[in-house]
Amino acid sequence: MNQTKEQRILNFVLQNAVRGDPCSVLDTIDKYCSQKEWAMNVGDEKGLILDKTVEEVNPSVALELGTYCGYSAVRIARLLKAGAYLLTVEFNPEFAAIAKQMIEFAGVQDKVKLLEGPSEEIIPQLKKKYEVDTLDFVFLDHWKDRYTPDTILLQECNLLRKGSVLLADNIIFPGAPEFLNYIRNNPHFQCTNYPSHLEYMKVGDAMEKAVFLG
Ligand SMILES: O=c1[nH]cnc2c(O)c(F)c(-c3ccc(F)cc3)c(-c3ccc(F)cc3)c12
Ligand SMILES: [Mg+2]
Repeated sequence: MNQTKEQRILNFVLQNAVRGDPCSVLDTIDKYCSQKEWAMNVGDEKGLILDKTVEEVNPSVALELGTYCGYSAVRIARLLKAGAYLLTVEFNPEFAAIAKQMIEFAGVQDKVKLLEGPSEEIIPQLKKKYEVDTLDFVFLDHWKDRYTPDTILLQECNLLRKGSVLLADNIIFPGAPEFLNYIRNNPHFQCTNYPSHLEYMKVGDAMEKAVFLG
């Protein structure tokens, strides 16, 4: 049966990256996706904005919406302090299976819990089923039409606390205008825009940081 692009990315990592070395996994994915097949990893340029935000927040509990092949899960997990962990949500079972192997190869599996299913079902389970109190950091990188409803759901489920930081990918391309309008006009959030480029392309994109004010 023909391999999927995501399987080809994973195989390239298994054959070319260093097991247990997250940076080597990230560099290898970036090399494959910039030279051979484009894929929707946050990438090396926007990845630096993600790194800086994670280092600034230094979260104990982080949530990622949209795992895909696990690139940003590895990117985030490699920066987490001892005892801190990332919950990452992926609704596509094929992507989740690839990401699980990617996360294990990178050696960050002890810091990452991969939850398979739609975000709108998983978010309401975080407190009781996954024993989350509040989230220190949330990376929104799933489907742009879910950014606003999931942000509302996070608030309704009391998962945000004063100072919780949201970071959203693809604000310009493909764009999330409805989310931008919601979050920038919401007095409970303090927003900052970080212009950048679409992963592996010269096309403009941006990330939006939103700090929950309580
Ligand atoms: O869906 C996404 N989730 C998270 N991150 C994404 C991302 O970082 C992207 F760059 C793209 C993207 C942008 C431009 C393009 F041409 C293709 C894909 C998508 C995306 C957008 C529309 C789709 F129909 C499919 C994928 C996503
Ligand atoms: Mg993205």
